[in-house]
Formats: sequence, structure tokens, C-alpha cells
Amino acid sequence: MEGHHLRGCSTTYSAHALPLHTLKPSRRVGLNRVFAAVYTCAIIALFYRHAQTLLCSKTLVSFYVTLTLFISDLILAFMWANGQAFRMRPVYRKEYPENIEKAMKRSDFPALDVFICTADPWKEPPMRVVNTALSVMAYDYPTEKISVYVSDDGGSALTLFAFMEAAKFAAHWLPFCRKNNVVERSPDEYFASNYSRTPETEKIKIMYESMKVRVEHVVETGKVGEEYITSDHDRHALSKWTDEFTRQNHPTVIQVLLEQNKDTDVAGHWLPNLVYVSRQKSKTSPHHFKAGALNVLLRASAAMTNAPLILTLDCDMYSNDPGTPIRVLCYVLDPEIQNKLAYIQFPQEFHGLNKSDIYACEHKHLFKLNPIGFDGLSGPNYVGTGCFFRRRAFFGRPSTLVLPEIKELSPDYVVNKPITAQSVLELAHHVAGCNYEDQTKWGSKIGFRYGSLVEDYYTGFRLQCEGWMSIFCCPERAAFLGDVPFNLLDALGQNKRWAIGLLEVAFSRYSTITYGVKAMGLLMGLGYSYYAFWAALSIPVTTYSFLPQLALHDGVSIFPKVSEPWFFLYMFLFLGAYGQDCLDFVLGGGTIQRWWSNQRMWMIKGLSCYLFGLTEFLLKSIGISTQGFNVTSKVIDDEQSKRYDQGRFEFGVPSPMFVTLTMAAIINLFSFICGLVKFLNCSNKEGLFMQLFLTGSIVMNCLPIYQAMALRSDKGKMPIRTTITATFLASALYAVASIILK
Ligand SMILES: O=c1ccn([C@@H]2O[C@H](COP(=O)(O)OP(=O)(O)O[C@H]3O[C@H](CO)[C@@H](O)[C@H](O)[C@H]3O)[C@@H](O)[C@H]2O)c(=O)[nH]1
Ligand SMILES: [Mn+2]
Repeated sequence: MEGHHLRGCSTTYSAHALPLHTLKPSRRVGLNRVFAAVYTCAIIALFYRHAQTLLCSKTLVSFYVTLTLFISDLILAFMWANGQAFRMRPVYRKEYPENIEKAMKRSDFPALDVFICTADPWKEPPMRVVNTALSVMAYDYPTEKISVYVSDDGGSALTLFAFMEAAKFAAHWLPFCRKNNVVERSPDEYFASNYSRTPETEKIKIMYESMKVRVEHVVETGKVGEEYITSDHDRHALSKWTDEFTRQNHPTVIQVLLEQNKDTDVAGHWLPNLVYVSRQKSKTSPHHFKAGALNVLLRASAAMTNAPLILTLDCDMYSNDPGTPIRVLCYVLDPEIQNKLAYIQFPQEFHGLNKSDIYACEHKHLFKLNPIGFDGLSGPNYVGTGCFFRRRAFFGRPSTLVLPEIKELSPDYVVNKPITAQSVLELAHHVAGCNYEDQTKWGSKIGFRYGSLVEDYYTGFRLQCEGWMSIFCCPERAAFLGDVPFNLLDALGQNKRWAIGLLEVAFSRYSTITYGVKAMGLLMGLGYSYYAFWAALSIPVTTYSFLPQLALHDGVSIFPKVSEPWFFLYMFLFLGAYGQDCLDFVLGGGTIQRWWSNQRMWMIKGLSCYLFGLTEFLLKSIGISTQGFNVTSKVIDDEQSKRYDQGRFEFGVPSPMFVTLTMAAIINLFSFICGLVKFLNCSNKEGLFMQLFLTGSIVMNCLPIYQAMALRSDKGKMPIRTTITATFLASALYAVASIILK
């Protein structure tokens, strides 16, 4: 099922050479499997009880209540089963980059094309993109082997201007980093760190700050003033922004800002290639969002450099370790895995998270824990950034090369002209055209795949279905660091986009559960399904946040009594799942506090973005179109970021997603109080205990929401409108429930 040949305990470069990497299975594998077996039995017992209750229900209401719980538990069980894929064979890898140069001369290292995507100068400040680019241009890797391509889907002269400045600054920054062995090669990070202050560092800092001022001023005013244009070359490039030029409708702009073997830094070394690409856009042709942008880069870079290695980065993911490409070579150069290896994925890690990570944007399961599980099978899913690809992987299965329509784009074509040669530039412009892909295999058989808002997940999935394998590389020092959403709505919006994109895969011809299982084997298929059906979690989460509470309010018991043996089954299922999750989280390097946030966000997402994502997906599938790829804002508002650092939830603006959430908060609190009174006074203590316990736990989770509704006066509090709407809807729900339940 999985690539057996590299599944030994340790894999080495060759029998005699020093090891390049090793692999060690997790010690918890045995325990995980035993627990999975026990838990499976418990789930079977639960369904036995459900079936029994269903058959014995005396009223229609109790029948429907049981049926709802049954369906919810079915979904939970399905998701649980999918998640087990990650627990069956987790592995840990280690690389030995120090052995690389003993195995290969630097001059023989493979060339590397870096793709950086940006889409909006207002949501993604150009200075941030520049920092990302500089951090990779300064890699400890032969500079003449590095080419950085920036894709600007915002089609913005502001971004181009920022890169013109960056090109000039790079001539100082790169030799500075090399000479002083700087570790933080993103200037922003370096100057924020505790660097030694010498005349040299002060000089370069002033240079950086003045560039920053120029770029930020240009972004603020929205245009590149004449006083900022220093050469005719730049003036000519910027002249493409005529009055007809809009972000949805404009010709291709490809600007070579630095050229290898031509431009040198202040120390006389070659600089890497730096190329700005804004593909042609037209309102009448689909552009396929980020996947479309990446495919344009794949082709434009093929025309210009065609490096066998490709690194894809989001604009906010700067390099945090200059040694990363050499670390990657530990896998790329290994002849035992080389032929089947498609990509090496690094975890997404973030800077600026607050202590308890209130929005759980660390996504520990998604980016850190589950990939370790996948890695013991055929490898992790692609997460869009911090990933090194072999170019070959985009062109058919490991065994059969699928050739693109023109030979210059095929992965083995050797470019032997400079990137500024007339014919090279012409070809690059041609392949960046918005109609270029018509009647070709791009997006279906070649390149990044179209058809899902989570192009990363979908592309990785399709590659693995073709028989490619991948590797999860998680060095101690984070290789890349990025931004997380600093407010709740952004975090939920991002998750909603993911939820929709994943459902698009789940219900496509290439569904993970059918096609995926067939192509990759059961465990890989289940692992991918764990994500694909993510949004379905909204059904059980919503059910468990409303139904038992409404029943509790009316004194109706829907769970087993404390004295019944079934009670222990429920407790085991509940505590077992939460306990194991917590253990995984903490053993994976997390804190209890962050785990608490993580489980709270799980509930919040179930009640908001997954629910709305599911609805939007259903609307989309019956033809009611909804929005596309909404870029997450990376702009930091000072006041907001202060509240974030204090660990306060940010509501502030009204959103339907907050309404369902607030409704659940209100209903749980109210039912908890009523329930407690009933519990203390009535005879049915045993029957109501579990409902009271559940409601109490949800109330605990909702504390920040009550605070935002009633106790805060800052701008991030819950909008009054939302509170009123939610209260009204909650009362209506109570009214309906008491009619039905009584
Ligand atoms: O039409 C578009 C839309 C987005 N982007 C770029 O895509 C990247 C990711 O966008 P972002 O708004 O930051 O989305 P996130 O949800 O934070 O990104 C995660 O999820 C995306 C899929 O939804 C993946 O593409 C990303 O790699 C992954 O980090 C950014 O660099 C954007 O500039 C484009 O180039 N063109
Ligand atoms: Mn992002």
C-alpha cells in the first residue's frame, strides 16, 4: 500500500556514505492501536443502545430526538475513525545536513525556484512580502542557483515598486547576512531581535528603515510618485499601469528585477534572480485563484530557469532558517526515495501567537500532529506554503511523464539563455496569458489542480493518488514563520473557506473516501477524509449544543441515568476522546491552556464557520453562487492587537456567524440555570445529570462570549445587534421546543 522501500527503521544515502536522514517510529503506536480497538467496541455498544432506544421509542418526539442523536453520533464516529489513520503509524524524522557537503559539491547542488504569492497590497502589506522574499534570497545556498518569482494577483504597481526597492536593498542585505552569519534573514525579524549594535548594523538598519518609509508612504498614498522613480528602466515598467489597468483586467507584467550572472551585491558576489510576475487577467476568463497563479509561475519559471526544485511560499511565510534548502537536499539526494518523492512539507508555524492562542490558529493537529501520522504512511498533505516540490511531480505519475503542450515547459528541458533574452521573455509572457490554459491539461493532469478552494490540499491529494509520496520535515528551529489571523472573524472566515474547499473535494469525482481509498489504500484515504468532511462536524456540534439544553430546560431527560451502566459508556466515550486529544496535544509540545483554547475553537467552529461553510457549499451545489477565495488580512490594527495580546476575543462587527454562536451561548447559560434549579429540586436528578454536565461544560467554553456581551465596553465587544438578534432567536427556539417537548 505505501512505499515500502523507504520504510525501514533508518534510511541512509548509500550503504557506505554518511547518513542523510533517519526515521524512527513513535513509541506510542502500540498504545494507540489498543485504545482504538477498545474505543471501537465502545462505539459499537453506543450504536446498539441507539438502535434499542429507537425501536422502543413510544412517542414520535422521542423517536426524532433519538434519531438526531444517532445521526450526530454516526458523524462523530465517522470522523473518529478517519482520525485513527494518523495514530496507526506516526514517525519522527531527523536530517543530517552537515553530511551534505561531504556527499556533493556545492556547485552541483540543484537549482531552486521559489514562488511567492501575494494578492492584495491592502490586505498583504508589500513590506511583508518583501521581507519574505529577502529571507529566501539570503538562503545559505549558492546564490546563482536561486531564483525568486513573486506572483502578484493584486496586479499592483505598489507591490512592484516595493520589489524595485527590495532589489536594491538586497545588494546590501545578502552580503551583510553572509558576513555576520545572521540567522534571522527577514530584516523585520532581525531588527526586532536582540542583535549586536555596531556601526555596520546601524547603517544597514537606517537603509532598511528608509526603504520601509518609502514603500509604506507609496502604499498609503496609493500611487508611486515621480520622486520615487530612480531610473528609466523602472519608469518604463511602471508605465504599464495605464488608466485601463485594473486588478481584474490587465495585461501580463513580467519584470526582471535582478539577474543572475549580471547583478552583483556590494561585496561583488552574484545576486539571485528576482522576477515580478503579474499574470494577465480578464473578467471573462476564470483565473482559479492561487492555483492559477502558481501554474502561471510554474510555466513562467520553466521558460526562464526551469529549476528541478520548487519552493512555494505564501507572502507572509518568511524563512526562519537559512539552512533549510540544504536540509531538504537530505531527502532530495537520497537515491532510494528520489524517484517517488513529490514534495517535502514543513509545518506551518507562526509568530505572534498570544499565550493561550485564543483562536487556536496554531492548528496543531493540522500542521504538526497529523502530518507525523501521515508521514508513516505515504506522507503528509500539502499545506500551501513551506513546501519543496520536485518539478517533475507536476507532470504525471512517477512512472509516466505527461508532457506539456510545448517542450520548453517540460521538467527536463534545459534553459540555456539568460532570463532577459528576448525569446525567453516573450515565451514567459505568452505562458502567463489568461487564455493560455484553454484546451490544455493544466489544472487537471498537469500542475496545481483546479476545482477546490483548498488548492493545496487538493493538489497534494491528487499527487498522492498518482503514486507520489511526500515527506514531513519538522526541524527543531522552525524553517518558516507566518502570520495568523488576529481576530475571530478572520479566523472563522479562513476556516469557512477551507471547509467549503474541502467539501468540494469530498463530493467530487475524486472523493477521498472512494477514489482516495482505492488509489492510496485505506489509511491514507481515511486520513484525507478526516479533512474532506470536516464541515460535517457542525451537525453533531450544533446538535449537542442545542438539543440536550432545550430538553433540560423542559426537564426532559435524553441521556442514560447515572445509575444505568450506559452512563459509564457515555462517560468513557466523552472523556476518552477528550483525554486522548489532550494527551496528544500536550505530548506534541502544547500547553494545557492552548489545548483548552483548541477544544473551545473546535466547538466555536462547529457552531459558526463549519455550519455556514456547509450551507454555502449546499447553496453552491444547487447553483446559487457564493464568494471565492477571500484573502485573509495580514494587516495589524494596533488596538486590536493589544486586545489580542491580552487574550480577549474580538467580535466588534456584526456577522451571521456570531449569531449562531451567541444563540448557543445564551441557550446553554439559561438552560444551565433552569436545569440546576430543577436538578436541585426535583426527583429526576439521575436523569438530568449528564445534560447538566454537558451544558455546564459548554457554558465554561462560552465564558468569553458572555464577557463580550455584557461586561466589555471596548471596540471588540459583541455588537448589540448581534446580542438582540440572538436573544430573539433563542427565545423563539425555546418556545418551539416547549411546544414540541411537552
Ligand atoms: O487569488 C488568489 C488568492 C490568494 N492568493 C495567495 O494565497 C496565499 C494564501 O492566502 P491567505 O489569505 O493567506 O489564506 P490562508 O487561509 O491563510 O492560507 C492557507 O490556505 C490556503 C488555501 O485556502 C493555502 O493556499 C495557503 O497556502 C494556506 O496557508 C496568499 O499568499 C495569497 O496572496 C493568490 O495568490 N491568489
Ligand atoms: Mn495565510
